[in-house]
Amino acid sequence: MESLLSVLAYASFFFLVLAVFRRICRVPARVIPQPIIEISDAAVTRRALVEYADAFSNRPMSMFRIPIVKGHRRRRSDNIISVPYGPLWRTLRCNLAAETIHPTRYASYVPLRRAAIDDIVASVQSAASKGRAVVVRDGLYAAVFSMIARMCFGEGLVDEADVRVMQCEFREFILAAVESTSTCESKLLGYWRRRQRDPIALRRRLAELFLPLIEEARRQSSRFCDGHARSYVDSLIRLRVPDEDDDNDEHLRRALTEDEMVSLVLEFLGAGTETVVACVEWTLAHLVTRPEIQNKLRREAIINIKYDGDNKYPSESEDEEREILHRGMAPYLHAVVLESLRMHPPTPFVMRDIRAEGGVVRQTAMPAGGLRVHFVLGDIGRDPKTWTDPDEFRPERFLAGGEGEAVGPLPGPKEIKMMPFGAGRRYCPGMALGMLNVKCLLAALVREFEWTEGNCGVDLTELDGFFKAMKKPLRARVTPHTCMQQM
Ligand code: HEM
Repeated sequence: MESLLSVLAYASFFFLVLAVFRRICRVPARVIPQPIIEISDAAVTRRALVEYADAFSNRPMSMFRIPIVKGHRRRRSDNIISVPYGPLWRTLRCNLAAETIHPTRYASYVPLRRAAIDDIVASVQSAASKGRAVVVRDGLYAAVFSMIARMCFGEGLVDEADVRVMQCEFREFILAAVESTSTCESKLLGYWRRRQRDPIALRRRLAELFLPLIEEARRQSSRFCDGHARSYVDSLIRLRVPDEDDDNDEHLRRALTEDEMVSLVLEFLGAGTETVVACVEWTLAHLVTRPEIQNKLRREAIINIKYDGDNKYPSESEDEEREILHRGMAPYLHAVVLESLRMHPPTPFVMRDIRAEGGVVRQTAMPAGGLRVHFVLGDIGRDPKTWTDPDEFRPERFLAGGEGEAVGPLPGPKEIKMMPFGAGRRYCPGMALGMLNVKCLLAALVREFEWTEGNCGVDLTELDGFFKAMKKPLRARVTPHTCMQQM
């Protein structure tokens, strides 16, 4: 009898702890597994994301919804990617688009981009001068991360040492997040890896790095009354967002929580760095094996893109950057980047979470726990119904007279032929900035160096994860170009 009582006591204690844990972490009492369907057909994708936009405007919940910054446990920690479609999403997205990545801000980022280009060129030069094969990814990552971190926090707020520490922790965090969602390995290996790199612990460490910087930005922001946010974090500090779903009452607007700030900063660093690095690396991987494309690109980079007096990088004028961004000034560069994005979209799929009111979307019954849909971007870009020889790297298809002449980075209203930046209401707001960064880095790298395979070999296998990077980092032989050689 006594042992029965003690078992009952233990059981009640266990359920009490579980209930408290669920309440604190807001874990739903019963998690219904969500079926996932994958869609690779462009016409079906367009119907879903454009015609049925109301049902296809939410993503699955963030894996980091549980707030972890002390003192704010009961608040959510959504960012733009994870927040449900509605007033809060609209406010966060408008803030990013208008305050930080709007083309009118590009001129102020020119010195940052220039510094990033200097860094990557110096790092490639140093490896090449030792006669070694160059592994471009690490230097590229460091240069792009540094640029994006300064856009995020403001130039004066973070120094070189801060950026380096942040970058190391951030990379660990991304690897941990990828490992924790990987489905390709055994359960035991997955468990062991998760023990090695715990994404929640790493996220907490990143929060500890970010929050003092955000606090410092808050202190400094009171001294600047010119009405312009100087960095993304400045804009987040000033932002007032609708509480929950009520957008109508201005008085109900609130400041962002620390958790939300951390989530938004992580999103900005990840979206701005991982995608650009992956795209530049994939493009170089093709250029290494296709000298004729590389030479054509180099010629255009030298002749068409105006450079500074020291004959180095694209001139500082905002107008010229805009021209590089669009087709006019550098059509071949534009075609090369589109071809790379068609074949290797850095984000493998676009995700949507379908939870229909009443369980029905356009007469189709949905499962009780909702449905997760993955639109596979790589398959859509390589659809043989749309593209001839889809597995061949052929930038010419995007030039005048080619089958992709009218195709841009975003799908047109009538059909989808590729969608590396997504489609529908949740398409990527950073498209223009991402394209600009990729183009400026590529133009500088082919202008400064000649890239060959040597005996390194190029392996085009893709890595499974949030971002579709090359599984084996690109190694290439690199020879500096002098201006005399180039002309
Ligand atoms: C080559 C560069 C980039 C690529 C290929 C890319 C790709 C994508 C894709 C595929 C999506 C999902 C779209 C959808 O669900 O329909 C997305 C969303 C997003 N991207 Fe990008 N991206 C890039 C650069 C950037 C940059 C530079 C930023 C900002 C600094 C950014 C911020 C975002 C945000 C905030 C979202 C979520 C939008 C929403 O839910 O409303 N991206 N991106």
